[in-house]
Amino acid sequence: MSGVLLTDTEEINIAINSKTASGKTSVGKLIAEKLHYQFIDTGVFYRYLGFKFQSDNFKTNFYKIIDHLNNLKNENHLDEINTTVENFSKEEYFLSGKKAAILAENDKIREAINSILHEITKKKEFVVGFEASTTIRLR
Ligand SMILES: Nc1ncnc2c1ncn2[C@@H]1O[C@H](COP(=O)(O)OP(=O)(O)OP(=O)(O)O)[C@@H](O)[C@H]1O
Ligand SMILES: Nc1ccn([C@H]2C[C@H](O)[C@@H](COP(=O)(O)O)O2)c(=O)n1
Repeated sequence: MSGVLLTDTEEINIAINSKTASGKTSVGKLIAEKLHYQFIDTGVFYRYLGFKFQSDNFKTNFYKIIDHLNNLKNENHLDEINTTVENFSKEEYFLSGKKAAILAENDKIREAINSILHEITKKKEFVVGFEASTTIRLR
């Protein structure tokens, strides 16, 4: 990893992009702590959604899911999402991941999640961990 020099006045976001289980969260949290930035693990959005809509038929409830996502475009929901996912049992974590992988294949859902991330990170000073295949450009 190459070094980044930040001055006190610079306001940026830092994106970490790599494969599943490669250490994005571990490294991202360390960087965030050091810089007093906030860490966002993008996987939690997919897992939260997978958990929330686990028993729903994906096709028939598509607009319900998108509506739900549109209501999350606010930093205030980040804690709620993180806490929900942090408190998953092992079984919930496993099941949410399975459903998350299905949701993540849908372009509209990915767009909606990316748009939430754009909105939240407008304020800057976030470290964001992305799955290698779904990296987006942060503003
Ligand atoms: N430098 C390291 N050496 C050994 N193990 C590590 C290291 N960094 C992280 N790990 C371990 O690897 C696993 C995956 O790490 P982490 O959750 O940080 O990766 P991730 O890329 O965020 O994963 P995911 O894509 O599933 O969100 C964890 O169990 C973590 O403790
Ligand atoms: N930016 C992202 C983050 C996650 N996903 C998918 C990949 C997994 O199937 C699921 C859960 O992610 P994890 O918590 O294991 O990082 O969500 C994605 O497509 N794009």
